[in-house]
Amino acid sequence: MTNQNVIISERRSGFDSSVISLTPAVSGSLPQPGRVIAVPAKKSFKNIESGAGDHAPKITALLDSMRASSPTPRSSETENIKSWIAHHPSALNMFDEIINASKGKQIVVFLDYDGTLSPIVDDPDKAFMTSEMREAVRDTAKYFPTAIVSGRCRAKVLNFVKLSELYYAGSHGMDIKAPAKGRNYRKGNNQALLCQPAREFLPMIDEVYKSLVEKTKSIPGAKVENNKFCLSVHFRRVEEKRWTELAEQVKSVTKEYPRLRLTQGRKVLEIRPSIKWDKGNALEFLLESLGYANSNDVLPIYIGDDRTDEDAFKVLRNRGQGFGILVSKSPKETNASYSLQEPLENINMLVFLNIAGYVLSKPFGGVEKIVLTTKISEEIKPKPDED
Ligand SMILES: O=P(O)(O)OC[C@H]1O[C@H](O[C@H]2O[C@H](CO)[C@@H](O)[C@H](O)[C@H]2O)[C@H](O)[C@@H](O)[C@@H]1O
Repeated sequence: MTNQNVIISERRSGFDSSVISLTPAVSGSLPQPGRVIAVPAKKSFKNIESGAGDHAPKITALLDSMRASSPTPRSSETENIKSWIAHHPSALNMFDEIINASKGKQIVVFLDYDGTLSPIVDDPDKAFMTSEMREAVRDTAKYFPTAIVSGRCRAKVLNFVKLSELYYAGSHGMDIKAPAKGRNYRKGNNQALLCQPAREFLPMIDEVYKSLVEKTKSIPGAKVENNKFCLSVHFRRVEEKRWTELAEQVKSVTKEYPRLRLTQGRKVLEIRPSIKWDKGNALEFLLESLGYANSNDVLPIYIGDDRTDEDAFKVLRNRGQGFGILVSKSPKETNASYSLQEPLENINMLVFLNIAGYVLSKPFGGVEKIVLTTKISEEIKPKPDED
């Protein structure tokens, strides 16, 4: 069992160090000395990414990709996990570094929804977040601008999160409601900005949604979700022997629409406009709308679990700014700097950030050091790959 404390010492205040004990959510992860990263075959992490029309992937490629999202775990993965963690240490163990990097900067927090704020469940309509998580997010937004960036449609994710003080980017960033604080927007009124770069695709997406519902209705467990500017075809509850049929049905529809592209998430096929706009663009748009375009005074922290979050991690890496944090139990190719094992750990991460936010906001200021001490279970067991 993990025991985590946050020790906050305030030199300038002359106060004694205070120790705030937090109930541990789950065990942390031990950073190991550097080794060569060994991640599962590249294919497992590949986005299908080709257009849905002429350049559409073959059914076999689509199936390979669907199967790769639930590989059989091997015991030899222990070493891989350890070396992966050495390169992507638990964000909970890197708290000092994060706080040091934030000196003189505004932290802005970006959070994915499914698999990050809520656990992955069989029924997408029941992916509720816990009240503890909601509380942690609410507190985060008190100290730092906080945005949710999700593949779901904006209204649906707002309905799950239920916090009106946050900013929301739905449909993988293609539907953003943001504040108009940036230089380019200040002259206007105080209304929120709406960014919907794929607006012209709405009728097409509706048409494809209807066709997909029709074509997949005979496959038990298949579910088509309308996320406004994109669609999700879920196969988590479809028997594997019927995946070929499902992939064929999806292809039979999407091949008629060369302006759409097919990608894959966690046991889900996603259909979206093939415009150059993703969660990375959403992150940049939100930073700009908050008044931090090309600014060095900002420290974005993006926490996500899915392939689509990699676009945002990549933006942070290219900007050389902030931290991408991947929520994953197993090694994955990633552009994130740090990792968290599951949404439960994310609660602790947000709580730690909130304590830092609280202390930094005090008029006496001057936090000398925030030390996170984490006792970690000795053994890192291989865990089944995520799907
Ligand atoms: O960007 P996100 O907020 O992570 O959204 C990505 C997709 O998440 C949802 O699907 C995933 O979560 C479901 C509930 O746990 C799970 O049943 C499904 O297998 C996962 O793929 C959502 O339903 C999709 O529409 C989003 O695109």
